[in-house]
Amino acid sequence: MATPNPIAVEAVDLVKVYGAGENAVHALRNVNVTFERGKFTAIMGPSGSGKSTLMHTLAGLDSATSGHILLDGADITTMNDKQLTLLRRHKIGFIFQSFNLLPMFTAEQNILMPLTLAGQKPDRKWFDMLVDTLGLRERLGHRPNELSGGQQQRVAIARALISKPSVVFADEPTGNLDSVSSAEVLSFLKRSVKELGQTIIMVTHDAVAASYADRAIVFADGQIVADVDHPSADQMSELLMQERRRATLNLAEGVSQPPAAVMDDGLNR
Ligand SMILES: Nc1ncnc2c1ncn2[C@@H]1O[C@H](COP(=O)(O)OP(=O)(O)OP(=O)(O)O)[C@@H](O)[C@H]1O
Repeated sequence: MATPNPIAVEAVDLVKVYGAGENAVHALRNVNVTFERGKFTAIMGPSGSGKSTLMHTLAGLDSATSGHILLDGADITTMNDKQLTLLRRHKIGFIFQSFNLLPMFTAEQNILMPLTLAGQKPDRKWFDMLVDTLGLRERLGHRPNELSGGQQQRVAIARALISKPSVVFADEPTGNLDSVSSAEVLSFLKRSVKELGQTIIMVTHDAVAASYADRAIVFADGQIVADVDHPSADQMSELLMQERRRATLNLAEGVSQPPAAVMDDGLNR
């Protein structure tokens, strides 16, 4: 069997500009970043810094203005809509803040939905493992409105993992959860990376959530300004406060000052 590519996702000189002329918004400014397979990465940064744009372009949900995105070594910026739909179906799992479960279907049907849409049979052992690990066995026959927020998000996680995707993108997965449910969800995401070799890229505003990741990237004004291994919550809070202060200052002064360079310890100076 061929050895899988050690890089799950890579962005090369990635640029995204919304609009044109005076109204142009430079959401991504020449971003270069690689995401290793089997790692949990958090993406943080002030509001409007480009986190969602990065995630949406990496996942092929939004097109890049220029640059390249390699997913499992294949350049998705050259793919047509049909190829992108297939790529998303087979290689990418999504977890959203608002769970995005289908209300008329049971938890089991929701979990199996990606396979149902692809006309594929589930790997029953994998399904059972996910359901048991996520503590959903007793809830499989319930519809989303009969489940707590934490349970709904655990169903969404099982749905994201059921097709064994190359990468899972999680957009504020704990944004609608209380601290206990958040800790459960984050612990499971961490376990799925450690024990199942999953690759996860998570956008979060929460420094505690980022501390569950192996690596945290901080975004400011469409650029990566810090890249931290084994982030702690305190370290990420400090970095975020620093970037918020800089963004507020720039706004007050009306300047477009580039973010400071990244130092080895992840802190800007
Ligand atoms: N469809 C769009 N049209 C025009 N501008 C957009 C569009 N989507 C995003 N932007 C702009 O691009 C920049 C980056 O937005 P993005 O949503 O990626 O930031 P973010 O870091 O995810 O913010 P938040 O934390 O508030 O979700 C912002 O200035 C935003 O206003």
